[in-house]
Amino acid sequence: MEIKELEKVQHAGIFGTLSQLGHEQVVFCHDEVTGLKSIIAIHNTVLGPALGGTRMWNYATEQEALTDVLRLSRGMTFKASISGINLGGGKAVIIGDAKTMKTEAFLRRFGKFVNSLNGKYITAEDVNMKTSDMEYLFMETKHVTGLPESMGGGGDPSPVTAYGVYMGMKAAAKKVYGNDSLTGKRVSVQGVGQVGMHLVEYLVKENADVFITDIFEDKVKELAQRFNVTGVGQQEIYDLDVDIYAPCALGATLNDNTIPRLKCNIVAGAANNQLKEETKHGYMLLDKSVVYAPDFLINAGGLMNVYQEYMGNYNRKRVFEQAEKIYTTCLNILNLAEADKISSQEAAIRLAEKRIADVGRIRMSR
Ligand SMILES: NC(=O)c1ccc[n+]([C@@H]2O[C@H](COP(=O)([O-])OP(=O)(O)OC[C@H]3O[C@@H](n4cnc5c(N)ncnc54)[C@H](O)[C@@H]3O)[C@@H](O)[C@H]2O)c1
Repeated sequence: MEIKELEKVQHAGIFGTLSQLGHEQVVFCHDEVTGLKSIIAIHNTVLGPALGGTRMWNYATEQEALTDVLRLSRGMTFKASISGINLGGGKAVIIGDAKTMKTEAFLRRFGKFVNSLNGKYITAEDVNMKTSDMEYLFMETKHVTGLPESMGGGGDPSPVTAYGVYMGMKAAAKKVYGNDSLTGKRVSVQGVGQVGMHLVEYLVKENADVFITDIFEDKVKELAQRFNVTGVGQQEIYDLDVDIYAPCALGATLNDNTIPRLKCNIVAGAANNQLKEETKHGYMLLDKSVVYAPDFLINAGGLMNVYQEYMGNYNRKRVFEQAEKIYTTCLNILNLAEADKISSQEAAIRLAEKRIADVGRIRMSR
């Protein structure tokens, strides 16, 4: 987390920050016996209960954990809204080492805290939380999604997320090149984890020229061989002469240092919060004539997956059909941004906020 961001939170104080970002409720959860320290942030529940995964991370400071959960939960509000989903935005973070601390009691204690919110917050997996962890939470609360298919859940959301990202990428290609074919396009994928790997599969099927990187070099070698793509170094990825850059690792990779290095026409990837500073870096891309497919819009496939599970009528085929619509929404937003001469990130947020305001008004009316 950038020092500047931490200072902002410190300077504004907790309620000042909540007011700036528009949060409804933040819950601090603590259990001495299991060592659980968690923060649940509920950003906005106008459209429905706040849904968002739980991230477990060894945050350097509590302030950093708070900043992360506030940013992530706000992103979930926009993601649900722009996808036409009747959910609000929320997120939880657990502070600590996922490798050593995640016992049954620890997870069930967290499940009890989620349950105490009576469905106002619904959880799911995120970084360092797996489907098997959700099973423990489910023992204490029914307000959990991302359960295995054997338990009636939607299973791994990554293939759907990757498909949505692929659709967003094609929409951006249509905007830039006049047609959405990715055949022969040079595409770099940063992070070949669950989503990145599925994305590479789609790109290879369409005969794109793909470059991959990851912090695990063995994985890069193995996948480069399996898919017949080119492995590159972690830093090299920013300097490649490519058509499309797909950030599929962690957030904030679009920043003061990296944007000047990019040689691509399009940025379209899965990672959340790709723009280190939403306004500044959204406009830096625009000034460089790089078309940016907003992350919270094109990575919404995973949310679509858990939403159907939450609604109790899960159907994999229908989820993919829903993710396909990301193409049209993305193209509309890119056109809107161009017409209004604003960054695509700003255009996407405006649209998301408009739906919340419109639906909120209807809910208030008699
Ligand atoms: N899984 C989903 O359905 C989903 C949905 C929405 C958004 N996302 C977001 O998409 C991103 C990828 O998700 P995932 O589920 O594939 O995660 P993952 O942990 O499976 O994969 C991330 C990969 O990125 C690599 N990585 C991390 N830092 C890197 C760096 N600096 N350079 C290169 N590689 C790096 C990791 O080694 C890992 O292989 C995350 O930001 C996640 O929040 C995922």
